[in-house]
Amino acid sequence: MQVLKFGGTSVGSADNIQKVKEIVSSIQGQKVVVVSAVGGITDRLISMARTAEQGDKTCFENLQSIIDNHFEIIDHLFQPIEKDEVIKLIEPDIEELKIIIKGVFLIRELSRKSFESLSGMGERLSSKIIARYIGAKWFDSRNYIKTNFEFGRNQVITDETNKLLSEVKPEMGNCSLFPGFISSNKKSENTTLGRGGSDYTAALLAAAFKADNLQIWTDVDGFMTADPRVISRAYCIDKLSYAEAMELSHFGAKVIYPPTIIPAFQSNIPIWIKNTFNPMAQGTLINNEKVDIKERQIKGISSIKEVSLLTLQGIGMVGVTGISMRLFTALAANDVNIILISQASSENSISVVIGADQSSIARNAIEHEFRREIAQNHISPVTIDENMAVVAIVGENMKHTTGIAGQLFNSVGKNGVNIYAIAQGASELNISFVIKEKDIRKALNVIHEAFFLSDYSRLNLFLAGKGTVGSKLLNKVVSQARKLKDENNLMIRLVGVAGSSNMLLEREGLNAATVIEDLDNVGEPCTIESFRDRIIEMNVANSVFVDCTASEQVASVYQSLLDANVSVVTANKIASSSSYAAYSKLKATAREKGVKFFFETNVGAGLPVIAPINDLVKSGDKIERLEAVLSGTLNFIVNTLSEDNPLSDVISEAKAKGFSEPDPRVDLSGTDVVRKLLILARESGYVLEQEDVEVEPFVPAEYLDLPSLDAFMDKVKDLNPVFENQRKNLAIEGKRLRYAARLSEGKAKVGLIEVDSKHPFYDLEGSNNIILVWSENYNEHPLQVKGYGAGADVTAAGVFADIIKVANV
Ligand SMILES: Nc1ncnc2c1ncn2[C@@H]1O[C@H](COP(=O)(O)OP(=O)(O)O)[C@@H](O)[C@H]1O
Ligand SMILES: N[C@@H](CC(=O)OP(=O)(O)O)C(=O)O
Repeated sequence: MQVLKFGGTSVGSADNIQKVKEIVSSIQGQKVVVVSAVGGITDRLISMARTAEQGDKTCFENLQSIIDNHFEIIDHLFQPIEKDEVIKLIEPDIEELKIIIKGVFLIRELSRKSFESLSGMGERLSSKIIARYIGAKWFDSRNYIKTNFEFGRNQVITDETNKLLSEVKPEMGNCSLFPGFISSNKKSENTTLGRGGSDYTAALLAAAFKADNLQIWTDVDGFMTADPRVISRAYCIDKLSYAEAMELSHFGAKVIYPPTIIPAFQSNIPIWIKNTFNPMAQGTLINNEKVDIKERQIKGISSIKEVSLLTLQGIGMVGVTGISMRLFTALAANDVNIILISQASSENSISVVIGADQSSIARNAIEHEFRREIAQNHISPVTIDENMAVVAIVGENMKHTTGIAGQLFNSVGKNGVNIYAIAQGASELNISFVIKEKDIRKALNVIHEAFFLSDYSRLNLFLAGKGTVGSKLLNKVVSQARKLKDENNLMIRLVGVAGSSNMLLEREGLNAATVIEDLDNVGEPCTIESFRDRIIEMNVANSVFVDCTASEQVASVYQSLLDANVSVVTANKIASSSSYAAYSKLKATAREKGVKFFFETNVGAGLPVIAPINDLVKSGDKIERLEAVLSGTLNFIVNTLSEDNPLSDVISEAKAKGFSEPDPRVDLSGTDVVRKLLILARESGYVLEQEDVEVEPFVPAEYLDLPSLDAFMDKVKDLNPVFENQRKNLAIEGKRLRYAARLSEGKAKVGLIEVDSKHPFYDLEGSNNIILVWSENYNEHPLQVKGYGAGADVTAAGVFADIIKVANV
């Protein structure tokens, strides 16, 4: 015999009920079908009951709509002659439903008995309709499943239930149908088995009838690694042990109602979770087979929302026996259900997690129990953290592996999720912990990724700046997506973009190929601060903020982003060359929070300069001297000057080619090179401020002080002959002009130098950069890095490389 349970969604419409019929007909041999109420009906019955209790007449409209809903289904499923018969079958239930609602409305009281009757009405209606439609013999579960109200809930009286069911077994034909969820007590009053209880009905029947298997037919392909509504990448688990399924469902995996596992486990009946809407999918098998050591350590993650964390603490608890017993007895006496318990080994505090709706009852119960100790200040009044959630990771293989907890808390912590309490049973089957409810999506995502339950990791990108570098970066995101996913198991998802006046954010991802247009069409107005606030509020895992601007204001938001565990990758030099205190605070925050602050493109665009210096320093080498040409713009200018190309034209060309900063005076003043040298010096271990760098500007200061860029461009023409003369004279001497940055004995200098043909700077072409590093190890011959040092393409490529480095792939 097989027992098949179909859930609310599976019987949610006439179309779906047709699918149920197909599945049932396709199964050979004796079968027992259990059905839930039509999807959503139990919730609607309960809310109608509450409305009636408040004396609100809309309860009658709700009632009519529930009845109509069933009539519509009948209308679709049956031929006209059959319809009346089906309606007659459910008429007594509908009459009873109307009478109870009227009673509740008039008396304005919803007793437990009325509540139980009303909430089970959905199964009474659906089961009669479906039994008739699929040609199954209908049995009233209330006659066989017997409960007793104990410990705040209806507990099944197993012996009596089994006896009654075994008595009815001979009456059952090839296909019988029982409503799920409903039961009755010893006085034959209506009771129910708890929300989601139809699964339990099916398990009780399967155990009593010694079925070959129990099939839970639902709307997902099986038990998934996490709630698929939260983790889109969750996938179906092939096999689970009873214990694993129990733990996952206890901690919120709604796919199966936790008590369901017990009768199946005790009678060793395999449970299959199957999808009504995709019957060919293999599904999940839950049984008692030994767990294969080679399997993943963690099978799944689940979570419970809407809970409170209640903590009792005080020195009066240390070493005193009976405290826990008194605490739990007080809670049990008030029917407070405990989801998780955590106690520090110092015995100084005990924390319990309970449903949010029970927190004030629980507080009163505990404070009453410990009133004497509280009055004497031996125990503090109870503290309650509201809006909390419990997350649990489950897997029998955890007990064979060390380091799971470390990996778990490291990945969660790096993403800024604070953990309030932890519990791990000695069975090591699960680790559960308490976090703020607002962090739940983020936590589930990072855990899913950390334990390779996902087949790829994901970076969520927020981009500021859609100019030359920003737009080239977007092209890279598009063009490299497939390769990164296939070869590096990395998916880069663009979740936010901001231009100077508007922004777009989308948790599920923006289209990087069209986002610049979309920003103009549907972007919402923003400031960099509002963009930052939205990033922090979105609270997504593995977030990276990418700055492709040259704006001081954008640089000013890095600190708060790093504080919120968002990594920062920037092509903008302003932050790293601001005050040493601010720069080192950014770096320290990144270290503390376990996120990244990368700015490789600040010096030498796409050239690897900062990373090799970092590697030297990390390996214990000491950097003694630096000499470099760090301005692609100024090198382009000196290399392009000629009789036909005067200074003013070459400056315009450098700007037009995107080599220079948006305002070329930043380059010509030497400021840009000062910033770069400062960054190199700091990364080499020197504590320097901008004022410490001796600067000789490329053009005299009075030109740079002009009020506007236009005025400057006009006036700079005066310098054309000066530069041309200097160039000619140097050429005669076999020398060239270079704008160099130098660090020696802790002193930093930038300015024009003349180099002869033996000097490594002499042949530096176009806008190239060169960096020479002398250290204890690179003493005689310096480490040299040379190549393109400017241009949007190489800069975007460098930024992209930094982004990939954040993912550590
Ligand atoms: N780990 C999980 N695996 C599968 N489904 C889950 C999990 N966690 C939560 N769910 C949710 O449980 C739902 C199925 O449970 P439920 O709605 O009670 O089904 P039914 O109405 O068939 O009884 C799925 O649609 C899914 O959204
Ligand atoms: N209808 C009941 C019992 C049940 O099990 O429903 P479902 O199978 O749709 O979770 C409820 O909503 O709680």
